Amino acid sequence: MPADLPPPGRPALLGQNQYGKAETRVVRVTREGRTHHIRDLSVSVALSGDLDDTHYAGRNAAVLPTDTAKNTVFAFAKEYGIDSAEQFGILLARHFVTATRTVRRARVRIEEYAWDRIGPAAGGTAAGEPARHSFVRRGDAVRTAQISYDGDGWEVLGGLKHLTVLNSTDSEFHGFLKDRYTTLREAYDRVLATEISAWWRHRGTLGGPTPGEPDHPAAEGAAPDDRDWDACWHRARSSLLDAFATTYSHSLQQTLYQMGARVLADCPGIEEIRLSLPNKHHFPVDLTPFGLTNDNEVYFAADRPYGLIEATVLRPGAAARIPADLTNLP
Ligand SMILES: O=c1[nH]c(=O)c2[nH]c(=O)[nH]c2[nH]1
Repeated sequence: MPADLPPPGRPALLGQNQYGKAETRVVRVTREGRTHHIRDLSVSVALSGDLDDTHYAGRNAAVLPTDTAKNTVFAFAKEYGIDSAEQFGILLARHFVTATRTVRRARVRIEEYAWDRIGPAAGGTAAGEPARHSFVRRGDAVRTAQISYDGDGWEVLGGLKHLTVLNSTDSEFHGFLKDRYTTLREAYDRVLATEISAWWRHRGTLGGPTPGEPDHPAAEGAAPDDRDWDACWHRARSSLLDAFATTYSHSLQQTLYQMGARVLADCPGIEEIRLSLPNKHHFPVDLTPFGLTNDNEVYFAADRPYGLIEATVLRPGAAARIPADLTNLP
């Protein structure tokens, strides 16, 4: 049959086709004692080969399920580790073509997200040592500010968003309420990851003196750089990172409180902080169907749904003025 004619009884010709699993989010943790290393990938597999029958006739004998492609990504992460995106992609592509009779070509596309250890270079950690199992995602954090003035006084909010952090251990979640719909297993060693959105309010009230003026309340007993907005923002950011890295967590709620309290302790000019912390769930992958163990090494990084933990932390006596819906604006 000529290649450019449909098979008998088929009205149209099948052109180029490929299929696979897109965007498998795999996080591989490698442990050297208490020092952990992480690789974080999004892997998209596209396979092509002898697939006319499934398209024309609905016969699936040549189709390796996309679910299998996803499982292979997780199993290879366990068995071979992730040295680099290229090396991991080569292993996968070779496997699909050599192990599956009907697959003639495999294309593996990978995005890798880079993480830095929380530490002096990335901000955070009072001890000055890079954290051993606490990481901040490189890149996309954004500084925010909102200034209000009514002719009399000022309100200055500082903040940040898209600051993504991960602890690969020292996080538990158990002892929670259970009802007939609860299926969550108690966790005694889990990954805790979140994308921090924070707004903090500098001391000074609408109708009060202008921040930075000598009679402003923050001038009394405050650190000299208290109104150095850049220094204050950087100190708040590193306090958030430091508290995240050093809190042994029993819930994201507890970690949130510690992060807020640390900012208030470290930044005398800040009265109030509101945090919005999505729980970026990392589920250990069950590798037992493939005869493999998973000692908290291979995780599926789910993007939704996610828990969303939000709270304001206040200096005693301070008014709560940051609107509850400000922190999760896009
Ligand atoms: O830190 C957490 N807090 C929760 O309220 C919660 N709920 C849940 O399912 N997982 C978690 N984790």
